[in-house]
Amino acid sequence: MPDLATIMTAAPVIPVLVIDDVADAVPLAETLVAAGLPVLEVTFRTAAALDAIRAMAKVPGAIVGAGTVLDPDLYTAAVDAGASFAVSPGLTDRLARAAADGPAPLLPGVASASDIMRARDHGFSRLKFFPASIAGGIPALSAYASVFGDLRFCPTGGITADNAADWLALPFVDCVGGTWIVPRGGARDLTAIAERARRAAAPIA
Ligand SMILES: O=C(O)C(=O)C[C@H](O)[C@H](O)COP(=O)(O)O
Repeated sequence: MPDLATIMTAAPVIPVLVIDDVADAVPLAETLVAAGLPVLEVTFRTAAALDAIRAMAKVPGAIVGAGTVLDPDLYTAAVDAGASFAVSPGLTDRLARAAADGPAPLLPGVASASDIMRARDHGFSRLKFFPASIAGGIPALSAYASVFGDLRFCPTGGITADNAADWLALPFVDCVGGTWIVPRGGARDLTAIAERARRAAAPIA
């Protein structure tokens, strides 16, 4: 299983996916991989999520993770379905222990200095900054990075095609996550998805 360093540097953007119909999963994954975004986060916000992870994990080139992993049960379900990594909006001691014992790396969410210190205590050095735009935006993350110089971040929440490059220009940011590549309800518009994905995958202008 790839480690978080590999996952977070495989592409500049991790599309955050909310999949309502499992039939959309494979065409979506194939489209995103072909457009240059191989790392995909399928959120546990719909009933289709587990089956979608199972199906997408078999798409050649795709590195499929589970998002909205709130507790050890969801972590285990994600791993059993074939997820290569897990993403959580925050961190609990139970979830940290489950990930430490499990095969798939966890990218936990942090929004404050204390969150970051707790995650560091648990041994995490790669963190999701969430919700990035309202937890203080670039000024807040820059302040945290000046104190926690050993950490790497994936800002998520409020990232868009218009501001992704600003975040990606930060030296402590490996990648960003967001739903803008595949807006909910738009999973079948593969032409538009491919276009947004290609732009997101391109090096910073
Ligand atoms: O489901 C999770 O685990 C989350 O943490 C939430 C997502 O990362 C954000 O919802 C992405 O937000 P937008 O790109 O602003 O739509």
